[in-house]
Amino acid sequence: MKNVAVILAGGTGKRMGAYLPKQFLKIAGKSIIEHSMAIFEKHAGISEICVVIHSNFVADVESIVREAGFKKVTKILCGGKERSDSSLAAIAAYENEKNVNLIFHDAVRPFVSQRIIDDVLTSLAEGKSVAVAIPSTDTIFKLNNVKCIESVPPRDFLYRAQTPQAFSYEIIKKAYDLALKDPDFKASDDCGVVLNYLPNEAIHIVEGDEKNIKITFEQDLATGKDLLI
Ligand SMILES: Nc1ccn([C@@H]2O[C@H](COP(=O)(O)OP(=O)(O)OP(=O)(O)O)[C@@H](O)[C@H]2O)c(=O)n1
Ligand SMILES: C[C@](O)(CO)[C@H](O)COP(=O)(O)O
Repeated sequence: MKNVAVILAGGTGKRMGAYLPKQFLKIAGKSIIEHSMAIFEKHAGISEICVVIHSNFVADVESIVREAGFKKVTKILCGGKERSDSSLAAIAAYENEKNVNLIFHDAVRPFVSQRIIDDVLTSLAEGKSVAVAIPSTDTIFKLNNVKCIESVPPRDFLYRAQTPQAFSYEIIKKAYDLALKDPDFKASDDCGVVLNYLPNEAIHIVEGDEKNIKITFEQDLATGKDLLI
């Protein structure tokens, strides 16, 4: 099986509000996207890396690949407006290949560990769909449409989603094919697409890590620097 890491980097970083998309901001002298790519480049179980990026930044990714000497990056694709459009670009690019697993990872989670990738690949090798998550340490409120508490779900079953999220090509392709027929389709991650459109496909959880943060707001950059010390 070919394990392809799909580095989703097609966003513009509105919540960060920086002068360029947050994946190009630097932590400890290296861009966030370079940190993320380096982790998958290093893992022996990853066969290749596909980067999805806004068309304005293809040349920037090419130069990172060249300067860092990454050998596994085989595709740099243009993403779309939503995260799911960027996932779809990667799915379309592997249409004609056989025996492929797609391992979707947010470019802005630059501290994913080799242990997490090991565990994801082990589950994939057992034929499972897999997501990375950590138990919620906060109680979570579900609100109603006037922003009052509707329910307080039992915390034992509440996990915070991280990435990678990984699937065999057949599963993720089938889920997105069905999603595209739904006029109300909207998704904040790839697991939601599989869950909604292939409800019989179990998605197994690999334990994530508190360090596997998503750089979203400006203060996350300082947290990121601390994590590298
Ligand atoms: N159209 C999009 C939107 C998001 N992403 C990627 O998905 C990951 C998680 O998204 P998020 O943190 O929301 O990034 P942005 O969309 O850039 O941020 P914001 O929502 O604040 O604009 C990021 O690596 C981002 O680049 C993507 O590939 N294509
Ligand atoms: C995929 C994800 O990182 C899991 O927590 C998250 O859903 C991405 O959401 P965003 O709004 O695109 O940052």
